Amino acid sequence: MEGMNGIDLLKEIKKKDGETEVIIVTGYGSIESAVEAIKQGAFSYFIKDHDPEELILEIKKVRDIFKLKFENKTLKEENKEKGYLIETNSLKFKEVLEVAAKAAKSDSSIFITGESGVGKEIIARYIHNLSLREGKFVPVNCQALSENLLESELFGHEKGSFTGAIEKRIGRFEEANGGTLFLDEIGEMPISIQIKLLRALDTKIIERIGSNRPIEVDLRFITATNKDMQESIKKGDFRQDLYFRINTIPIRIPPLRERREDLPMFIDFFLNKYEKETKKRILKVEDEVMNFLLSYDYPGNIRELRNIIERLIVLSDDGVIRKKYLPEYQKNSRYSSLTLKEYRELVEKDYIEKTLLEFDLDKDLASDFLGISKRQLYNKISEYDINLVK
Ligand SMILES: Nc1ncnc2c1ncn2[C@@H]1O[C@H](COP(=O)(O)OP(=O)(O)OP(=O)(O)O)[C@@H](O)[C@H]1O
Repeated sequence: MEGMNGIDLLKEIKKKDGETEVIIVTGYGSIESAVEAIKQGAFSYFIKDHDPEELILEIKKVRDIFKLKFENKTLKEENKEKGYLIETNSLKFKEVLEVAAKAAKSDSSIFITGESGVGKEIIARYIHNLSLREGKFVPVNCQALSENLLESELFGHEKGSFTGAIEKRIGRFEEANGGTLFLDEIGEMPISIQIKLLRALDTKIIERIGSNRPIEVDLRFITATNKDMQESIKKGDFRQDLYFRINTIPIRIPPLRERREDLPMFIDFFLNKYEKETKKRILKVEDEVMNFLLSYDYPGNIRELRNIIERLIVLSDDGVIRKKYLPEYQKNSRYSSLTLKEYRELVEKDYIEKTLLEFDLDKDLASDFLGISKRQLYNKISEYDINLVK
């Protein structure tokens, strides 16, 4: 080459576009120059008199990596469009994403733990999307249904199998065939269903209620809980054998207060989301509000952050997010150390303020809405020292 050597050219290319991969092809190889090329960011190094097949293999590798990178990027963008943010600056959460990505490629059962609102279902969906399983992602909340309903929800039933079974019903196991079944709040599952679930996990066969016909299912199981399972097992509320079966790959999602690095990104994300949804334009967030958002402990995790921002945007009317719209009990981030009475008062004060704001400080409408007399409302306003101005 004239004017520039290969290494310099490599540096120039990398400077212009860091994503371009470079394979150095050279007539004479020395270990030092190979090491230097790799140090400067070359993908690999090929010596001209080696078998050209090697070079083709290297090019294929680059192609595969690009494909993967592209898939990952589109997946992240798709998630964003759907309203999820799967990016992170936190080492702890990076680890979660790495384990999730590796686990996605297997069919092993995954057990997600973490406080309420940390995004357990969102990670479960992320794993399903990465798994490229062709079937659906089917979520079931084991707490929301009574024992009988949950059983028929999961396994389905034949017409007439019990009073109320007017029609045949396909259960969630069958619906998720070929895909992922996500059982949320698994710690709340009644023992009788735990036994059936264990059998289904072991045999990959289910039967609808009221039928003996075995139905084969091909499923990936993801389960989640915010309960202490060791405690439930000790108390006899959860079967240990089932616990071992579902816990092949455990993933613990850290609470938001353990990944504060991500707060600015999430705040930005939800501000954008609710600006779009409410068609409001936010021009300014008061410093005190931003300081609060960045320092609060979020016992309700991402769900709580989302709700706070939604509320702030709904209540703001001139493009400014003001401190007065922050709820009292959230201003006090140590509210978990309050007595029940103190907590009740804070929540009551907050609710009265919110209602007054929603009715433009009209006390007739607000007291009607709250179901108290206007006089009682005035008493509360003075008791709680509520000073709202239009
Ligand atoms: N990564 C995220 N991006 C955007 N929103 C999120 C994210 N994680 C959580 N949320 C918000 O928080 C809410 C709660 O998330 P999710 O239902 O996944 O939590 P969970 O851990 O399963 O909670 P629970 O234990 O109460 O069921 C979601 O509906 C969503 O609005």
